Amino acid sequence: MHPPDDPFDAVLRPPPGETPEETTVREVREAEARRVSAAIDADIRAERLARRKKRIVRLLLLGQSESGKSTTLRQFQRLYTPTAFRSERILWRAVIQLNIVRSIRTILDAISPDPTNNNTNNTSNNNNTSPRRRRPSVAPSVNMLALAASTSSPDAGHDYHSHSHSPSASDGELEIDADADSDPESTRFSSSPPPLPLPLPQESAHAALRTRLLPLRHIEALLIARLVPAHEDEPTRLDVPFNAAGRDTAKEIFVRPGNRWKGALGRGARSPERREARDEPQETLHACAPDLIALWGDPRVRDVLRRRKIRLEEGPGFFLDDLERVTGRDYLPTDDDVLRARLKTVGVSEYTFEMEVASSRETGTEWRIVDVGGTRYVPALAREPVARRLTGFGRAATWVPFFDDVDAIIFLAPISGFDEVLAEDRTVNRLEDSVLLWRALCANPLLASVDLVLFLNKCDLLERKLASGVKLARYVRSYADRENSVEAISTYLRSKFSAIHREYSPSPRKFYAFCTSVTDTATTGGIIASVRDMVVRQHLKQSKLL
Ligand SMILES: Nc1nc2c(ncn2[C@@H]2O[C@H](COP(=O)(O)OP(=O)(O)OP(=O)(O)O)[C@@H](O)[C@H]2O)c(=O)[nH]1
Ligand SMILES: [Mg+2]
Repeated sequence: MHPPDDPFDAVLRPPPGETPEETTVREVREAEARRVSAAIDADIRAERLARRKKRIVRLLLLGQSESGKSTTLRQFQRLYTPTAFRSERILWRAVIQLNIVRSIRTILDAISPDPTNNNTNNTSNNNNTSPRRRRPSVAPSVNMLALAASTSSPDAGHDYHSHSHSPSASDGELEIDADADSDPESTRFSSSPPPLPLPLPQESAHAALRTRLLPLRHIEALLIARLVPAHEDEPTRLDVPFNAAGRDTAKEIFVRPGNRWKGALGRGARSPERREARDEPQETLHACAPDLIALWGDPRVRDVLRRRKIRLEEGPGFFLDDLERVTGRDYLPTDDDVLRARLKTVGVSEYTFEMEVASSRETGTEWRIVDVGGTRYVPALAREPVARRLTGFGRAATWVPFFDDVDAIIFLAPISGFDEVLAEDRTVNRLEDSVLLWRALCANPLLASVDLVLFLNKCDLLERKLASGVKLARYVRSYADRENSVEAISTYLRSKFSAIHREYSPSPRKFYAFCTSVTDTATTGGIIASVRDMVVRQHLKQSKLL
């Protein structure tokens, strides 16, 4: 019996004067409708259950440009999808070719007797040969991590760098000396280069060599056309110089977004025609190999580089010690080569995979690793809402989903950069920038419940640097007279990063820190496995809470 005011009453009531036959037909129809409805409900329940069962683990990689995010992603790929990683190695050859050509150009520019050539080099290999460094005049640039805007202070963006000069730094603060380069003896932020020109003793021999290396210009232009987009000075994309008919095409494949470029390029690279096709850059490098080896092996060239404070071997994409091997006609990049190649990420790239070899509890787990290019923080957007600052371009809808619902964040701080400046802003010290980004990340309320994993990265380069006599205390005043060793420095920096984490996190959460050299396969495998376990544990815990 329906209450008199039931709005459904009139609708559901049998029509007046319904015959017994009509009643039967109506009841059959209603029963069928109920059956269909119940079936739909069951489908929805099953779908929900399946979604819950299909575990999706999301990991976000953050840090300044060149900190090693994409390299860490490649380590995940190498370890957990080895078949795909192996089959894609050939695709990296073009990147390595351009890395080599760029290094050679840096050398040729440096030894050029023509003063106009000496300042043309703008590669990131040369970050410590910057013009005289000024105090940072803008907030720590680096990527969309400048998230402190989401704190209540409208001036949060201006607060970033003040700490390094504050008279009393708090526990987590590092006193980084922005003027450490002012010492004329310093070999670090070498201000202006030595007086020009700087001719080599055997200038004519080098002039002949330079002429013989002219074809490199052509292949540099070729590779740039394929790999370097307009307004960039680093490779960020690959071309597919092949189509099904075996003719060259000009199809561009960007590294962003996602991973599809590899699929398209891979199909070309793996086809029989592609393997037989002549690779012009490789042929040219092969033909120039004796001169390249002679150039890099020339002690006078090394001397000029040293005097100009150009340390190619500490920069990204360095292959000059392997010239004989990498200029071989049939050169196929090794795992290590792929990890050492430099390909800048533009935008956000998400890599989705299932572990090729997974433990039973992880079977069916989908991993999504998001690699956020070290896109510069745009000061003009400092007071914009957080979503705009995340994007740098105001395309919140495209970007915000990447930050939503992550299980953990790996933050990379390249600690060997304590005496270097950012390639994209030579007024900003790399370590200082990392510290400020870390602080912004810790303080961000949107990510307050996400566990943070810190990679104090590039420890191998740190070791090399310390061995060459560089002292951290010259750049980090608060380090004072502590021991100038990798162990002491990493312990010190870890405690500083940890203190910032404690001080700035909106609520307590876990903190994991590792000293890493993510290009090194031997040491990184174990660390990645620990991170993986930790992330899976955290994910399972969260799922149970849901
Ligand atoms: N020696 C050494 N080189 C490293 C290490 N980590 C990264 N690199 C190299 O540094 C360069 C930059 O690394 P990427 O992984 O491309 O840096 P990224 O953080 O992705 O940079 P963006 O894409 O610009 O944001 C690459 O050539 C790497 O091979 C390290 O621990 N040691
Ligand atoms: Mg990258």
